[in-house]
Amino acid sequence: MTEVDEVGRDEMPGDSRGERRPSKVAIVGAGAVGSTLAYACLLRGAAREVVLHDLNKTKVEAEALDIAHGIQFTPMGSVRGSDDVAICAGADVVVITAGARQKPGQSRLDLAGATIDIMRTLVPQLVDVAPGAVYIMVANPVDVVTYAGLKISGLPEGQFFGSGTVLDSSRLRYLIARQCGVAVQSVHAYIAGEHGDSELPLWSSAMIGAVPLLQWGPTSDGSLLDEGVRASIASEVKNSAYRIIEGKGATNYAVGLAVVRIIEAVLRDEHRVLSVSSLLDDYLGISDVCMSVPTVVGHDGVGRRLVPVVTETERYGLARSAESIRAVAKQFGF
Ligand SMILES: NC(=O)C1=CN([C@@H]2O[C@H](COP(=O)(O)OP(=O)(O)OC[C@H]3O[C@@H](n4cnc5c(N)ncnc54)[C@H](O)[C@@H]3O)[C@@H](O)[C@H]2O)C=CC1
Ligand SMILES: CC(=O)C(=O)O
Repeated sequence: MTEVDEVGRDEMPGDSRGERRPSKVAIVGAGAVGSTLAYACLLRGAAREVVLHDLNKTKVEAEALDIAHGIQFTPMGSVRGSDDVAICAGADVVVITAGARQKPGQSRLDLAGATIDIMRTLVPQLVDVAPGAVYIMVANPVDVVTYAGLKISGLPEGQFFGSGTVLDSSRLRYLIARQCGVAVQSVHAYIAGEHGDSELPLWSSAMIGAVPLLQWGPTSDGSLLDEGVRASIASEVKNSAYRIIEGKGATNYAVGLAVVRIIEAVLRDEHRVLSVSSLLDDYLGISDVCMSVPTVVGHDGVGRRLVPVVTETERYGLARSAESIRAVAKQFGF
């Protein structure tokens, strides 16, 4: 095994309960997303040890070394990179970003065949070395690949889930916050369904502070959050990735931050409600598909799925989204 190894400070702060937490995070795929995620983990002090694995030895070693050179300035941690999957051994969390990336104009669903092919060999290797880890799929199309990866892994459903629409919900909150002139942290709103073209905002349950979003009065520019404004926000969220990929070839910063937030929820056993993608079982009548709904995330992975108030249109939108994910999974034998 060839490794680049740089160990930082030994000590790390405990979590909110003052405990030392187990914290080895393995990131598979050291491309734009994986490397940014490793950097974000170190910056936030999310984990004591971050390892990167990629088939591209030169690239993974260079990324790990570049991040390691900044460890003096991060809260804690160590980072190593290797082309040998054994570097992931004993990880508490494994994040999979290895996969085809969209070319301008391609949809996420267009990547299914290539990414599922990678998972057929990669997932068993990872489960071999890190059977107790919580697995977070990021590679696209994330819902289809999470479903395939879960089946390939043979792991309990709670232990294997996808980053889903945590990123999209963050984009939605950013746009609502900007429109309404409030802090993004005061917006509670979720994008549910596919992380992709059939996703939908759950407007009926969205809140700003203690006020239901649908009862919010005039926004900062004097307009109301009427159907037209909401539709344009939803469309901007849905098209964000296309726009960014057109401009710079990949999205990496916001997804890095979104996924590190999910990792923290697991490592700190936060029971945080996040719109991750997991296997649903009679959720508003939807079963046997991985897609995003507000979900409690903690040390064991995914727990309870929350069922908000939904309109008939939202319920129909969720069912339609589930169908489009399922159709692609079936096409590739899952
Ligand atoms: N779920 C989400 O919210 C988001 C998902 N993505 C997805 O994340 C994935 C990665 O995107 P980028 O980092 O931009 O792509 P990239 O092409 O920059 O990186 C992918 C890396 O995976 C590596 N890789 C491929 N097969 C591997 C294997 N079997 N084992 C180990 N490493 C392997 C490649 O060598 C490459 O370095 C794509 O599928 C992309 O669509 C990207 C942004 C957001
Ligand atoms: C690429 C992608 O899935 C995103 O940025 O949403």
